[in-house]
Amino acid sequence: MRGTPEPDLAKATEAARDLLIALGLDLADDVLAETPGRMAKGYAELLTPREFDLTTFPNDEGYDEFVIARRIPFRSLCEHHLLPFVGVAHVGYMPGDRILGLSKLARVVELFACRPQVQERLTMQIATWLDGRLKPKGVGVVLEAEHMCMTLRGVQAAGTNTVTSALLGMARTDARTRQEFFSLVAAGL
Ligand SMILES: Nc1nc2c(ncn2[C@@H]2O[C@H](COP(=O)(O)OP(=O)(O)OP(=O)(O)O)[C@@H](O)[C@H]2O)c(=O)[nH]1
Ligand SMILES: [Zn+2]
Repeated sequence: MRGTPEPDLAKATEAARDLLIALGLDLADDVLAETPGRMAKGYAELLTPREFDLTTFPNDEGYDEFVIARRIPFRSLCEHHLLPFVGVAHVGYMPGDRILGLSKLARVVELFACRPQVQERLTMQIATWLDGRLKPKGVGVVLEAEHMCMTLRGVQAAGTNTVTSALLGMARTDARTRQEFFSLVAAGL
């Protein structure tokens, strides 16, 4: 499962070199000689999710409470500045006919995080993907992240943490289920 086309590292290296020179850096200095190539590889890595198989199992026991993976670490790039935003995701669902391999909850976060993003869209894409693939009874996603474009530059509001959530199915429509999801997430904080 691949979200992005293959990057052209040679072209990206050349462009990184031009960018650094335009920013006033002296690329004749030996310490920066390899930097454009590392920048190209670094951004390519941040924009390329690892491939994975979507492994599901029949829900033979009829498990119908929440399964939640808390504190999944993630990093993405804000689409405005291409600076990182970094945090944790709490991703849960209430199974229907099938349950998902647990690691896939972290894989799907990475799938959508490895592209230019806003936190709101990233949150919704994770929830919508799980809803579409698993047809569960409910889905809940909470993301907490620090945006470097907000904490290291610009307004420089150091330590600010942004929280977003997306709820689908029963987690959205049933007040008690919604409350239970947030309680289970908060219990891990
Ligand atoms: N809603 C949303 N906004 C984001 C996200 N990441 C970054 N931003 C914001 O995108 C906005 C871009 O605003 P601009 O005014 O075009 O950019 P700017 O001049 O660099 O703004 P400042 O950051 O205020 O200096 C900023 O307010 C960022 O904080 C995100 O995930 N969601
Ligand atoms: Zn930004």
